[in-house]
Amino acid sequence: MTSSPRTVSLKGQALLDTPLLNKGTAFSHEERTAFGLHGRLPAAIHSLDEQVAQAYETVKAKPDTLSRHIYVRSLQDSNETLFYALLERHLTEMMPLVYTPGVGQACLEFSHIWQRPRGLFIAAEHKGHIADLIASPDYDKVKLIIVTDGERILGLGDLGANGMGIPIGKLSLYTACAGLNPDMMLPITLDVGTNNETLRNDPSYIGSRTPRLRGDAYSAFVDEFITAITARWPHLLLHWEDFAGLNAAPLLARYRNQLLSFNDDIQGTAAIATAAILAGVKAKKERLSQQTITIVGGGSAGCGIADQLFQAMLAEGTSESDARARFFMLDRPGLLTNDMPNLTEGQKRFARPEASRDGVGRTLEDVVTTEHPTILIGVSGQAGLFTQSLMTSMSTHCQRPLIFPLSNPTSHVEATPQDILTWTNGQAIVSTGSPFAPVTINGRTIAIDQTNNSYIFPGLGLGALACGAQRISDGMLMASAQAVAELSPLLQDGDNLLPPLEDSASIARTVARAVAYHARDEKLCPDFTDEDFQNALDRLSWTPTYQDYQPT
Ligand SMILES: NC(=O)c1ccc[n+]([C@@H]2O[C@H](COP(=O)([O-])OP(=O)(O)OC[C@H]3O[C@@H](n4cnc5c(N)ncnc54)[C@H](O)[C@@H]3O)[C@@H](O)[C@H]2O)c1
Ligand SMILES: O=C(O)C[C@H](O)C(=O)O
Ligand SMILES: [Mn+2]
Repeated sequence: MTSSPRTVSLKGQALLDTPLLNKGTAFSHEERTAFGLHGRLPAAIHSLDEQVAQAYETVKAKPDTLSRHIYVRSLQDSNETLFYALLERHLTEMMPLVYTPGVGQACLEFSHIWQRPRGLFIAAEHKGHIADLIASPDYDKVKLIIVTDGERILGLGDLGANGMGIPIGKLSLYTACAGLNPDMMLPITLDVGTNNETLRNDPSYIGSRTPRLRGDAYSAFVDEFITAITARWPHLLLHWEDFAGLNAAPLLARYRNQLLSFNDDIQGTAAIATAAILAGVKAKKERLSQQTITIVGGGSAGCGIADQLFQAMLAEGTSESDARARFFMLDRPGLLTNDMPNLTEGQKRFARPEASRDGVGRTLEDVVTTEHPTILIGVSGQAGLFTQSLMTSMSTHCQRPLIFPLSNPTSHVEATPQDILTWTNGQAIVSTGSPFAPVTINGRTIAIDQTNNSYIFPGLGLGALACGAQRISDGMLMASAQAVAELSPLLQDGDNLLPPLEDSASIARTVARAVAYHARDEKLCPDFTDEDFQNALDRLSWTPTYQDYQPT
């Protein structure tokens, strides 16, 4: 309990129904009297610790991930202090429920498990009125929005309005990992229809049953959304999430210089992949520019990762042409070559100069056996692409290959760590996007690192908001990657590429500092002193503890 009581105007049921104020059975006798809660609550008075212990027991007693997810989400919708206290005290166990992979299952079932509204669904039919939807004083404190249009939810494809689970889950990590106050966050789904026929034919589906808006109609809708939110909240941070490849990079390019915003699938993913790779390469006492990098899946994540690794090679002093030559990017047609039609802008930057065979490029097997990559990254969303023969080939040509099947959720991973380590006889340094159990190989037990953008975005957001950045630059993202790379246990004789998730709070602070100080160097924010920065962090921060309340 803090010393100065908080003044609260709500009373009775309205207070119990406000998740950021509700304490459930933790309201004291005096508070029950002052706020008209006697009788509305059972007699017992519990501490937060007791509530967390009870909630933890309840989670553990649930039979499966989906029911656990539903339970913890119901805590979030009834008592956010308790929800975050549970998350922070049991982060490693709770993250796979509120985030990947549990959130993937929740999105698949979102319409069926939907109970209580959270965030905003801005539908195509709201065109012309988006400003009205956000005008309410309920939204006065908003500083951070995650927006999706639900078209590429993890590797699960077009889930329409069901994709709302993702902004809700990711925002909860801004609090659980970076300590940002949840009262400033708003999850938004742009419900522009869905091309998922199964959803459109499901009577329970909560979204619009129209085909997706495309082309000019889509652009005009997003444009109205951006105009409305920048007018309402001029200092907002907008986090783009899980847009399909055809929209993700163009939207980022269109808006990144108009407002403080980043695309997590492109930029957050690139930063954590770069961090893990820089750490792995340094631990091998090699240079990034000596590596041969194969990326399978030339979409948002694949192109983002290639761009950032390319920048990191230039920073080592390598020429542009030498750096480009280190990359082999594959997509559905095989190895991407610049004679292929319909390459995206991101793919064109990494397409190889050789000729394809009538638009068909070399296979992944061919690239691995002839080019001898030292790093293999899977961001294709396709389970099973990394086969036994491919893995054996990787470890034949490289003593310690970095093999990163980063596709989410677990069911879409290119190969499991157990298989990769078995097939490479323990030689590979494996890292996945989803959480996996440790693997024992040759008598050695290896914890599997999670190269997931959740190492980056909480601290990136905290740092950008704390320094009042106007934009998120490539330099700020590189600073975040370097900051995480420097925390690598592998560089201090540990076994892992990345620090443990339990260290999320200090990782987020380290990333925030690196990002903000880089923004200051680039003059992308007002000048600040160390003390100013610390004060700004404190103003944004929140801890899940109960304050005493007094009525107005
Ligand atoms: N670990 C992380 O932090 C992280 C971050 C972002 C994305 N991801 C995962 O990466 C995957 C891709 O995400 P994205 O945003 O890049 O999606 P995307 O749709 O933009 O890109 C996926 C690309 O893979 C290609 N592809 C599909 N099948 C292929 C095949 N058989 N061979 C080669 N390429 C193939 C597609 O054509 C597409 O270009 C998803 O599963 C997502 O969950 C992980
Ligand atoms: O959501 C995640 O776990 C990471 C990433 O943003 C993804 O889309 O897979
Ligand atoms: Mn994502």
